[in-house]
Amino acid sequence: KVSAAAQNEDCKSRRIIPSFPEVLTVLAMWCRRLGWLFRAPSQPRGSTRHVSPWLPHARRTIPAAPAQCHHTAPESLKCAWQLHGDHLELRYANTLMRFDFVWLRDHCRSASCYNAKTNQRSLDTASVDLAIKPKAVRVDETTLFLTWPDGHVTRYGLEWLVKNSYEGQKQQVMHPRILWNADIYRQAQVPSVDCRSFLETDEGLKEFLRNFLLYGIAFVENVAPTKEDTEILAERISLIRETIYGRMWYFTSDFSRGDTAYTKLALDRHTDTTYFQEPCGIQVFHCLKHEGTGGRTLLVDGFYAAEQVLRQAPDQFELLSKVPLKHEYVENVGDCHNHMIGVGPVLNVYPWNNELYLIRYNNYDRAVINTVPYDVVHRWYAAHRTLTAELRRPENELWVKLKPGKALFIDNWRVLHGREAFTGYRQLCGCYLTRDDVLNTARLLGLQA
Ligand SMILES: C[N+](C)(C)CCCC[C@H](N)C(=O)O
Ligand SMILES: O=C(O)CCC(=O)C(=O)O
Ligand SMILES: [Fe+2]
Repeated sequence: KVSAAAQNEDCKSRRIIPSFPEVLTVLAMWCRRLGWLFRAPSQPRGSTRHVSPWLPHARRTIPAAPAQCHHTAPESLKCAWQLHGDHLELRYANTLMRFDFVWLRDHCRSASCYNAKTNQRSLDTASVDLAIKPKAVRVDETTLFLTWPDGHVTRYGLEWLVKNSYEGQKQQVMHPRILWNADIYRQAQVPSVDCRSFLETDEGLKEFLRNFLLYGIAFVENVAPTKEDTEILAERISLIRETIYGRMWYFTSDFSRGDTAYTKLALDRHTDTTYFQEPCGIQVFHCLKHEGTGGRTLLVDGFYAAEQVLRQAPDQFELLSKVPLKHEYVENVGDCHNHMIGVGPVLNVYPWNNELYLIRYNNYDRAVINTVPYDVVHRWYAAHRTLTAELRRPENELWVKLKPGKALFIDNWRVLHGREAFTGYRQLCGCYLTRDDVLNTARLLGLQA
């Protein structure tokens, strides 16, 4: 065993033989002196109870001076692994990962398990023995090899594992963002994209989407002030989400619908369609006309405010992310009869990394709270107050006057909007977009979304 290990010059992959500590010590010395690394045989250990420790002293035997191991990868790319009774432990690229055996079988990328053309699994997961365990494990510079009891061999690129492991995911964000208050947003001087470049070049579209994903808002300039031209913009990045308001909508203060949006009243910051099970992902606004005063648009980064709550009062943040609420839209005006109910917490986070992905905040449309008992209700009101105070800080408010020609895209899962009361005739057009399709376009352009 020892000589086989000593002959192996592979510096990236090592397995320690725990039952021979004295051999280890000697090997460790060799290692330090000669820059050799060693590896145990690939067979899993017979005993699953007696698991060897990671032997940190042996890890430290990796030659510190690069000169001694210059033919190998840097320290961060060395791989060490250990088979436990119910999982495989793997250390690579500074990440300690733990893999369930069924997971390792299930994600096999061999031709019989996975269709690389369609990127679909062909393996029937339900046919995998839940007590499966690899018969043999081997690692070389780039790849983990697992042999299963039936002889099937699974290979995983070590880089692939880091990227796709739970531990690797946990260190990453799904959606890179720049959280902002008014100062941060203004100082960033995010450019508006020109309509022609947006419509006619991939660079223009990509630039727009990059800013939209980072800040949750983005503007297109020099748009012809019509509903049809606004529709062409929307269709450039997504499918239009048709709702009870129609596909492309116009609205003025004509009381045509049972909602205060159709008045001249001020509207406090909110997100739209909180009363849908899946609130609309993106809202497009294009002001076609305003002859009068007031009517400025208010924008507030909901995630920036939520982040402040997390810092000040993590328990309140948690409550806002756990307590389910209903929002409701009841309309009986003219021929419009609608009753919508959406359920979900105010703050929605990915459970594995606590990253926010959706804020549902609309005090106008919030329904009766009857999903939690009274004591939780009281704590929820306190948490809601903290969040509202953050959302209402004047320094978090970005005020813009929408003008004909300038279309605004708002991430309705992140950025709240509102408006100042106004006088005179004001006409806005716009639409909602399906979020999946906006993100799809962004990913196809090479953006992380
Ligand atoms: C945008 N448009 C005027 C069509 C609809 C407005 C919907 C307003 C509703 N209170 C909500 O927040 O969802
Ligand atoms: O009138 C506005 O500027 C926005 C109104 C509003 O909140 C909406 O239509 O969703
Ligand atoms: Fe709104």
